[in-house]
Amino acid sequence: MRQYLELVESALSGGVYKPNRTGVDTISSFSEQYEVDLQEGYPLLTTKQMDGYRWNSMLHEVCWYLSGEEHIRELREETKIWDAWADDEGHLDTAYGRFWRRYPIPEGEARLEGESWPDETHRWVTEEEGGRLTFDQLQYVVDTLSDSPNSRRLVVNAWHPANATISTLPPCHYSFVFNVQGDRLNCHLTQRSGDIALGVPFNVAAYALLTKVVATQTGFEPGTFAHTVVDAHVYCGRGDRGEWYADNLETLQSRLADVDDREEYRAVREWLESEAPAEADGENGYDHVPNLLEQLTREPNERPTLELGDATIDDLSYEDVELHGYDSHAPLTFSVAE
Ligand SMILES: Nc1nc(=O)c2c([nH]1)NC[C@@H]1CN(c3ccc(C(=O)N[C@@H](CCC(=O)O)C(=O)O)cc3)CN21
Ligand SMILES: O=c1ccn([C@H]2C[C@H](O)[C@@H](COP(=O)(O)O)O2)c(=O)[nH]1
Repeated sequence: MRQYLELVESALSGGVYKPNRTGVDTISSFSEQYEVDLQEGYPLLTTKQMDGYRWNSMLHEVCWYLSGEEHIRELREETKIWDAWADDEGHLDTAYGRFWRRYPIPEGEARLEGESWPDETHRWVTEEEGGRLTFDQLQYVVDTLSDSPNSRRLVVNAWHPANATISTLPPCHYSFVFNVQGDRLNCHLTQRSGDIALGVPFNVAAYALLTKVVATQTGFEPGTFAHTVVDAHVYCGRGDRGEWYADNLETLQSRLADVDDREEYRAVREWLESEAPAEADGENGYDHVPNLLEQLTREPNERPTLELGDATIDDLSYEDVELHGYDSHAPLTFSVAE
C-alpha cells in the first residue's frame, strides 16, 4: 500500500521531536491524511508480514469491537495485544465496541430540562440488565443506510469526554462517518493519536474490513477509506536513544530529502545505526525508525483481496473472513510503548 509508505515518509521528514507520557519519545507530525480505494483490493500492508498471528489478532479485535463487550475475557484467549490496558478481570473502561454498540444514554437526574432522549421502545435503544439504557450506533448506521442512504449523519462516536479524562487509554480511533456516493459506501476515520509502525497498520486493516462488512450487509460496493491521524507519530526510543533525535532530527531529515531512489533509505538507516547510541539492554525495538526505513526500501506488492461470507455486524466471526493473494516482504518487529 503506497499510501502507508507516504505516511511514514511524511511523518519522518516533516515531524518534530516530541516526548510523551510513555517515556518512549516520538517524531510526531500533525494532521496526516490519506485515502485508499477499496475497489483496488484490501489494504493489508505487504511491506512487512501481516498475515499469520498478526492477521489473527486484527480479525479477533474487529470481532471483539462488533460484540460490544466492555471486557476482553474472550479476546485475550486469542491475542495479547490489549492485555496491558485491561484490569485483572479483563475490564477495559474505554472498550471501543461498548461505545459503538452500547453508548450510554443519560437517565434520571442526568437529563437536563428540555432535552429529548429516546426511550426503551426506540428502534436502536436497548434496556440492559438493571434497566440501563444504551444506544446501538452501528445498527443505526446499517439501518439508515437502507432507509436513507443519502443521510449525512452516519456517525459512530467512541469518545465520552468525562470517561476519557480518567481512562487509562481513551480511544485513539474515536469517530468514523459513513457516506454514500452513487453505489459506493465510503468511510472516514478520525484518529487522535496514531502509532505509525504498530497501530496504524492494524487500524487500516480493521476499518477496511468493517467497511466491507457494512457495505455487504447494506448492498453497497465498498468505496474509499479515508483516514485522518491528528498526532501521527513514530516512536524513536527511550533515554539517550530517544533524545538523540532531539539534536539530530534535522540531519536525518536532510538525508531523507536527498533520497531519490527507495534503495537509498538503507544508507540512511546505516548512517543512523552508526551514529545514534545503541538502545539499552532490554529496550530493543522501541526505536521504530530503523525498521520503518527498511520498509521504505521495499516496493509494495499487489494488494490481496478479502472474501466475506454473508456475515453481518451481529454475527461476523473469524471463520467468515478469508484473505486471498497475500504476498508480503519479510516480517519486521517493533516494541510497544506502554
Ligand atoms: N504504543 C501503542 N501503540 C499501539 O498501536 C497501541 C497502543 N499503544 N495501545 C493500545 C492499542 C493496542 N494495539 C496494539 C498493540 C500491540 C500491537 C502489536 O504488538 N502488534 C504486533 C503483533 C502482535 C500480535 O499480533 O500478537 C505487530 O508486529 O504488529 C499492535 C496493536 C494498538 N494500540
Ligand atoms: O488503535 C490504536 C490504539 C492506540 N494507538 C496508539 C497511539 C499512541 O501511540 C498510543 C496511545 O497513547 P496516547 O498517549 O493515549 O495517545 O496508542 C494506535 O496507534 N492505534
